[in-house]
Amino acid sequence: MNFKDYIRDIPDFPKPGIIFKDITPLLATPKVFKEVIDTMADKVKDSDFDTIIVPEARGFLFGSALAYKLGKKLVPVRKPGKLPYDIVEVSYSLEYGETRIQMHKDALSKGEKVLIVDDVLATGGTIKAIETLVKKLDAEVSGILCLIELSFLNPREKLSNIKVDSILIY
Ligand SMILES: O=P(O)(O)OC[C@H]1O[C@H](OP(=O)(O)OP(=O)(O)O)[C@H](O)[C@@H]1O
Ligand SMILES: Nc1ncnc2[nH]cnc12
Repeated sequence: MNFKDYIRDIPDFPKPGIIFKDITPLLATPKVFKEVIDTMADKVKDSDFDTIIVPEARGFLFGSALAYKLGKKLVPVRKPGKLPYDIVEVSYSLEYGETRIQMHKDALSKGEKVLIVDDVLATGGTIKAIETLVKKLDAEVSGILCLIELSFLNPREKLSNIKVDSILIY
């Protein structure tokens, strides 16, 4: 099964010059979505982590399925104004804009080992920002797992000290 057949390129979305990787065909094909989650689970089967941490919104789709499959704790990282309790926050830039993300201040314990899961690794800004949030709570990023890596944007340059696994590299 070629997962890339279920990812649609949308040119010039949301800005001219960006080729958007649309994962909705993959999500709409249960056999493929299941195999993607199974493949992601297999990639991290020997990794040492307690918790999966996921950015809103598309990260939730893959990270929650994976947390269910692996029986791991799940922590959401959200866009501003969504979390009800006390937060830690960081600002960062995306391939197509500037934003902030937030996490509950009691979401992680000191020394907790965390796997960051997302759909797309583009500039690496989102995952770098999550790393900053994890460090603010004295926890530790033990790895990064993404479905899609846009290697031409060189995200690994930002994440050089962390193990990165991607299922599909463009
Ligand atoms: O590596 P980066 O350059 O940081 O880009 C990757 C991030 O961009 C997308 O999220 P987006 O913020 O567009 O939000 P969404 O999931 O709500 O669509 C994607 O789901 C990743 O989280
Ligand atoms: N090119 C892209 N396609 C889909 N999601 C993205 N997130 C950041 N860049 C992206």
